[in-house]
Amino acid sequence: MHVSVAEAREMLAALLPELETETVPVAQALGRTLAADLEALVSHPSATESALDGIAAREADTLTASAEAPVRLKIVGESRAGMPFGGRVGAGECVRIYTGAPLPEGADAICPVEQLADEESADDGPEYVGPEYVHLLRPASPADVRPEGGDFRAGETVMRAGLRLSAPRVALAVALGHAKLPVRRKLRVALLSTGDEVIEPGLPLQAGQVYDSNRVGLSAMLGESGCEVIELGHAPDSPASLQAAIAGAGGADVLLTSGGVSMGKYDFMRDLLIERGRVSFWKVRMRPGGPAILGGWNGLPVFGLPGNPVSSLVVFHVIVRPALTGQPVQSLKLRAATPFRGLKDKTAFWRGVIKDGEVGDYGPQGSGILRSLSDANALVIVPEGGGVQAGDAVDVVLL
Ligand SMILES: Nc1nc2c(c(=O)[nH]1)N[C@H]1C(S)=C(S)[C@@H](COP(=O)(O)OP(=O)(O)OC[C@H]3O[C@@H](n4cnc5c(N)ncnc54)[C@H](O)[C@@H]3O)O[C@H]1N2
Ligand code: MOO
Repeated sequence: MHVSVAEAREMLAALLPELETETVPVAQALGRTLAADLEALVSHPSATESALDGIAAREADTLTASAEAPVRLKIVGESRAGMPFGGRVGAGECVRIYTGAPLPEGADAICPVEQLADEESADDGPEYVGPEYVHLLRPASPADVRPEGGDFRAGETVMRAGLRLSAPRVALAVALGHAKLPVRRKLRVALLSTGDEVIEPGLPLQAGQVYDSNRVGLSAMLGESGCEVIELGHAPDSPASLQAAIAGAGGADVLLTSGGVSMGKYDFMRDLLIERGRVSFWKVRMRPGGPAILGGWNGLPVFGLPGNPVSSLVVFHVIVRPALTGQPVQSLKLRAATPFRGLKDKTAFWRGVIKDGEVGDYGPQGSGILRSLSDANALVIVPEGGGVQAGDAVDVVLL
């Protein structure tokens, strides 16, 4: 029954339903999963335009321009973003242009204001509109022209179904011309913490009690993962109170619990699933978080996280979130600044701090030391039977 981390992830994902599609305003799509491919409805840029503030000219007229021998061009007009120049740029002519403004006909290159010297003009009366001629200190460059459709063209499929909508992707969807997006509905996750010693934040704490940090931490992580949280609160350690609390999970796609899954006499979440429910696995070959359990209760998939604060959040990070969102855990290789201990038959996820491009073990690794998880910015993965020396390359998950 002891599964690997990858197996645990797959088994949880396999119990989740296929989520229906709904349409939401694009501003509400952050964190959702795109349910259909998205085509560009428009091109971006929508016209060939300037990337700089300067003048638009014909490159051929300006090839000899230098600070010593500037090229003189006649200014025949102006092109502003949203207010294009209506005419044509002829030989020896140019148009003042601004970033994002359409390139006038005839012009094919840009020279930025930093490389221009305005010609002195005798006329500085009230009708004065600026000099008539400009001197280019270097050639105008076609590289500073942004071609129409250079980012994407109308009709092109730009985003694929299944993509998770990050902030840049939501912005891209708007640029593509979409005001509403087809997305998967949110997964409904019921959340319950258990334990006689666990109390609500703000209440006076008696010796032996602990504030319910897991529920708040897990709820926050579920929210960040794009889930709808059904808060079941907290249940004391008794089979009856657990069953009563779980009865409130109607409509949920999955129930997540904290605590009561290890070896103790009062670990009733474990008993409930093993003795009266269904068990897919109990225990994962990992630390922290080994006692995690997956099963079902009256048709509802139940994932029991261990109560230890670090264990519950680490298991969420490496098993629950990837399974719920379908997004794989992203890891990268870094050099270890310190040794990291290996375990004979478990994958270890040690808290690490990345500093100066290296990752080190700088704090206590006990599963009850929540502070070290808050101080860490990475989890260092040490495979079963492995071990890491300072200087080795290690796989790291960013927190
Ligand atoms: N004899 C053994 N004992 C334990 C084993 C083992 O293999 N043999 N496994 C240990 C491991 S590993 C873990 S992890 C814990 C998991 O235990 P439970 O899931 O049964 O959790 P509890 O016993 O209910 O609580 C453990 C710990 O966490 C605190 N806690 C619980 N809920 C919360 C909460 N909502 N917020 C903050 N802190 C919470 C609780 O007070 C305990 O200190 O078991 C080991 N034991
Ligand atoms: O495996 Mo437990 O999660 O260390 O305390």
